[in-house]
Amino acid sequence: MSASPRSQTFSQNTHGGSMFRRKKEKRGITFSLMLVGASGTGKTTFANNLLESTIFPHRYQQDVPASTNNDNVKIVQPTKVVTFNSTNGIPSYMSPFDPASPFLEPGITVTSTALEITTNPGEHDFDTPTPEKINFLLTDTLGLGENLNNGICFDEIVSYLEQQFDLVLAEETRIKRNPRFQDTRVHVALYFIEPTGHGLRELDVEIMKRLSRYTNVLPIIARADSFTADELTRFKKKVIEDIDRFNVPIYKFEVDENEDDLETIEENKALAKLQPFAIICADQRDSVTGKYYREYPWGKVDIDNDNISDLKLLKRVLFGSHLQEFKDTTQNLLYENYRAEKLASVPEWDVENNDVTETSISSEKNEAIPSTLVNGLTRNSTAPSLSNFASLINTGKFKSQQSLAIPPQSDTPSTPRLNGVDEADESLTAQSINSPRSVSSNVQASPERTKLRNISENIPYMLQHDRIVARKQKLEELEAQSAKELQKRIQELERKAVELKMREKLLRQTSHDQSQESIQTNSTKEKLANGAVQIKKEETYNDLASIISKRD
Ligand SMILES: Nc1nc2c(ncn2[C@@H]2O[C@H](COP(=O)(O)OP(=O)(O)OP(=O)(O)O)[C@@H](O)[C@H]2O)c(=O)[nH]1
Repeated sequence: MSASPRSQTFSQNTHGGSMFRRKKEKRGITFSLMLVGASGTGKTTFANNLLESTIFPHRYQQDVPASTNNDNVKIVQPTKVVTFNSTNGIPSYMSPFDPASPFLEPGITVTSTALEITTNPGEHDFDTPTPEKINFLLTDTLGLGENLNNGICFDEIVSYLEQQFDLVLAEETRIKRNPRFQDTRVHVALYFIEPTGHGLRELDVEIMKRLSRYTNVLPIIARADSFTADELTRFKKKVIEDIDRFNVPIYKFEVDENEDDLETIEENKALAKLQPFAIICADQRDSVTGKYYREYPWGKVDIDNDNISDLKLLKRVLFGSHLQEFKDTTQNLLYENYRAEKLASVPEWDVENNDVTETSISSEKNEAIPSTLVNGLTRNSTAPSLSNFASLINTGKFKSQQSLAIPPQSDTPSTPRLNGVDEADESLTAQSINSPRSVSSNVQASPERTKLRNISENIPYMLQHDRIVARKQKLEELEAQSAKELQKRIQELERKAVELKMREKLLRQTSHDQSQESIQTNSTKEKLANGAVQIKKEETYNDLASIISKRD
């Protein structure tokens, strides 16, 4: 493969320059990455290469224990299934192959692994001027492209992404924030395009479009060693043409001539030309140099070589130059759009009209609580919702002017107070926030406010989305069902054990009887046999006597 001068220029630039321009966070930097792509495109191999370790076993190595073998990477929470959808009700990740039901499609399983990366000056690709900690959440998707109807895969992945937004939204609207709340929104999704050479497929277009509503999507050409240099250039061109033709809103390395510094402009231009990144990954590692290589019958390829693979460059973009940018876009653009849309669709916020359609009763407070959800959908859950506020207002108990909106925030919603609500100051000063996203009304200091606070503090997730509730119910149902089945099996086994014992007893009895019988028979036989011998002997004697007498 021929050298790529662009990538060389970029790698030189980024290595010494702007990759360190990200913000420092108190508890380390949080960063979340999702890998999406058809099975076998190399997601697992990439994840290991990215972390320079062997944390993720391949599908065919599920019994191999995970190990990091990299001192800079620690597993904080081992890989766990976060959501799934399958016809047999078991995550495909966990279900062993069953030849009796090969017709069952694997569905989709989404897993996540929490890791802690320590960056060290001058070491491999995590190098930064000073040691830093990255709280890294890696989400993987298994089963995409293996189903006749891949729609369930899209829906599951997208709804997982949406749930993470909902959780943040719910946390933000709590009066008392949870200081340990973990923001699990996905900052970047790498979409692995199969190296077909024919441009994008419908599946690629559809999923990238849907993902890009919730996260920054970076298309990646997987297994790039399948192409010659010319073929790769052509394929990249085709992919970009398809992205433009079908308006796929992927993350583009854009340049703002007025805002950006020269270095950033140059870097982003180089990256934009290079997109989509074409990577080669490998499992083999040189024990001396620690470098990964892919071995072919005709020789070895160093996958870190910028001239033939964009892997190293991609690592630097993810963990260095664009990490903060990805986070900012997720927070300020994608999440803010989502949040504005969600809150705009809440009918109960219309304080003036007191327009509440459905009510349910909160057992704890015995307050009438409208059960309409934030997104305008309805659910039957008795869990109190945002509409508590409307209900309180409805009763005419107070005329409030309290902002429940969240001011534009830096990143994670770790502030324990909601804007405009001072814990110490019980007398509420009327406050209005002129943000277009804010929904405000005047609140007078009153017991209702305390009540309001109590209600909302008792509600862990006021804005829980329908799907979260449905998913929880489904999991509970599954658990109850498997517990029932287990109980049934235990009973069945116990019954069988009793039956077997009875049979054993019977068999023992029968064999005992038989042995008694055979002893008796044997002794009779013996007796009979003795009689026969006697007769024979006598006969013989008689015969002999007759012979002798004849002789005489
Ligand atoms: N030639 C080539 N093979 C690769 C590359 N990356 C991974 N592979 C191989 O492709 C096969 C599948 O790789 P995985 O990493 O398990 O793929 P995956 O996407 O995780 O697959 P699932 O676990 O089924 O979702 C393995 O044999 C890898 O060694 C690459 O860049 N080039």
